[in-house]
Amino acid sequence: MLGVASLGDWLGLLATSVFAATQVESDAAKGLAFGGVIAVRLLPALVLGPIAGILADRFDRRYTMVICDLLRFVLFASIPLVALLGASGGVTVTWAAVATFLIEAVTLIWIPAKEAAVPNLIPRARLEVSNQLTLITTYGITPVLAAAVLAALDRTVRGISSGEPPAWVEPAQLALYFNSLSRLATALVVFFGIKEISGRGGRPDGPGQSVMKQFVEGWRFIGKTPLVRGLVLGIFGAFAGGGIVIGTARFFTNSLSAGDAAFYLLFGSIFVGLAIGIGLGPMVIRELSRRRWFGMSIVLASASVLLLAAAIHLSMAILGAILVGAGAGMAFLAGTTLLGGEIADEVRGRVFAVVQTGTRIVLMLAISLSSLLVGVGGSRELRIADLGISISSTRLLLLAAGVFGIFAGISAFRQMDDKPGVPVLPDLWGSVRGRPLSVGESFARSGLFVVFEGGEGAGKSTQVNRLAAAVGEQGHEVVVTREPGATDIGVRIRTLLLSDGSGPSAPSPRAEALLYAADRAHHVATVVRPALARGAVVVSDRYVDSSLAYQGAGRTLPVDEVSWLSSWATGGLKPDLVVLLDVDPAVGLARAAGRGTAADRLESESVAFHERVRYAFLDLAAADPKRYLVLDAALPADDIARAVAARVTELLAGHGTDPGDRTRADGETEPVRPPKPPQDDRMSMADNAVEAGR
Ligand SMILES: Nc1ncnc2c1ncn2[C@@H]1O[C@H](COP(=O)(O)OP(=O)(O)OP(=O)(O)O)[C@@H](O)[C@H]1O
Ligand SMILES: Cc1cn([C@H]2C[C@H](O)[C@@H](COP(=O)(O)O)O2)c(=O)[nH]c1=O
Repeated sequence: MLGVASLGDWLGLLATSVFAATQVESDAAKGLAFGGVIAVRLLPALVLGPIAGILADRFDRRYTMVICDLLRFVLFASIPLVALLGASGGVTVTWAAVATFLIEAVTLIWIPAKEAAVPNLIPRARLEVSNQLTLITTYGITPVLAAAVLAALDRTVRGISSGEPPAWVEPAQLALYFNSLSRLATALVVFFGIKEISGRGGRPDGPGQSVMKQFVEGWRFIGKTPLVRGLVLGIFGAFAGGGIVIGTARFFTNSLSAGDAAFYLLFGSIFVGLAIGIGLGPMVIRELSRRRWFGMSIVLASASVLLLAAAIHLSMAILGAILVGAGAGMAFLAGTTLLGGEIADEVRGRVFAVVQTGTRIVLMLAISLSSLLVGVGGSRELRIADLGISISSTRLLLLAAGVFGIFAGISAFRQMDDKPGVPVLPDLWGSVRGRPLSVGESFARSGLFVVFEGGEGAGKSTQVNRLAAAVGEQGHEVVVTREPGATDIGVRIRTLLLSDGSGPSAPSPRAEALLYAADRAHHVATVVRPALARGAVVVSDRYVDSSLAYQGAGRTLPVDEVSWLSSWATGGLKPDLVVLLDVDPAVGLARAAGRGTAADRLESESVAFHERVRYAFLDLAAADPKRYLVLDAALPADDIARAVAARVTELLAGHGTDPGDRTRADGETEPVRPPKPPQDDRMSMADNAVEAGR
């Protein structure tokens, strides 16, 4: 229904402007009448914007919408009726302007009421799809359809009446009647069919509060809430950039030595981009945080304005215009969805009102000022040799708009980011592939986390115990642990993983990866994190790298997926030091066999499997040399122990881990010193993904 009404509105805007222009004779008067109607349509935003939001938050939104639509029904119908009743051209144009002003004023009240009501009617998960449909219908399909319908009406009517049609069947008048009736229909549907719009639970800011207080509170809310501030800033920035592109488009096509057709092509390209952004954007970015998407889209749109500014050929300019549209469309979709989904019902109307008023004003100012500026400065341009590039004021203005937009996008991103610390591009890439990165769990960590990694029989258990003894002698609490099997649940998982023989009883590679991840999740949550939070030195026999090497390289599962799984399991906890004992598989397996116990399921894998595991460990270490200590496992155990102890002692000193602060292993507490500032251990999934990839 709203789609039909939107078609009616576009028809109305075009028809009113055309209608006003046809009522006067001279070209200048026609231009003035046409432009005047559009200007009048935008002006009320200045006056009524602030009040509209308060009405939307103060009164029953259904009644507000119905009354507004009934008023619009009457006003639209009145425009052609005045002419039919025999009023002069001047009176008719004046009434068209007055009625348009009133229609716009009423629309300004209707929109925040409707926008604020929609999120209450649609489940949050469906809000984006609903906004997608609304935006595509309102800005994509209906303006084009409106122009086409108007043209078709004109042809048909002139065809039927073979010449000048009677006044009452003038296409512009028919379109106005259609617009009028579409508003009546909307009023009836909202009144009788969508009673839920009234059903808001509680209105704390309702009539009990003064209008002025509501007004002030609305602005205070916008100013003080980073999400809303970021959204408003970003949307205004995007509209300013868009306005400058529109305002300079004609001069810009001149600077490309392209004609009027190129101007329309560029204009159309922006709309094609809008449709692509709104229609396909969510499909491409999938699980990306909508807050991040919003900021990134503004940056994309603005960077594309820079591309436009630098365009030396029409094809480049068209690409730039499509990208500007795509970025703006995605920002608009993300912005409206965030506004609808994340802002409380009682202030939503005011926020929507500020956005709609602000965007109109920003757009109007940007279009008029930019066209004025390029008009004044257009004559000054610098041509660069034979390249066909002219550095005109148009390009400089586009450049400024692009740079300004990028700043607005980055600033909006910073204010709204819900994944601080998670690197942007890997997050975007991960989301596109369906695996967004998540924010690491934060906890106060004052201990040290040391992990031993390596192939079978490398001597890890031997060295874990040697290190534990050395660190314990220095008076630190040491927690010796391992994967898999450090907890009760872990012991059961270990049995499932290692004891069950081959064939159908053995876990499949993915099940194996999940079982190791499950063991790790429980281990980290119940053993490692609490120990680190206490300030203990945690020494673990194997951790995440074993999964990357064995399940990733060994079983040839995608390493980044295994990495993502482990990062999810650990909440992003990374070791401070990984000691890699590098061993030739033949040597290591022989040592393990020398222990006299039967080979477990993984030890029984082929030498080629263990070779892949070995080189995966070495690759991981090479990618992050600062965090790894790689030692030749063929060295005597004492030499290895000395090298490890030296590195850990160094780390403990640099880490500020002082035995005096620790709770002792026997449970007695040493005298308490002022606590150290907690170390923020937040880490994104990306860190591990990067680790894995290196
Ligand atoms: N540096 C070394 N040189 C020679 N032998 C060693 C060395 N370190 C350990 N060993 C011996 O190798 C065997 C395997 O050692 P250990 O159990 O410590 O290895 P691991 O890496 O923990 O093995 P797994 O991966 O199977 O758990 C043991 O018999 C141990 O005494
Ligand atoms: C943590 C982890 C381990 N594995 C493998 C590596 C070994 O073959 C066994 C563990 O035995 P160990 O005697 O305790 O070293 O499990 C793995 O494949 N993936 C992992 O994440």
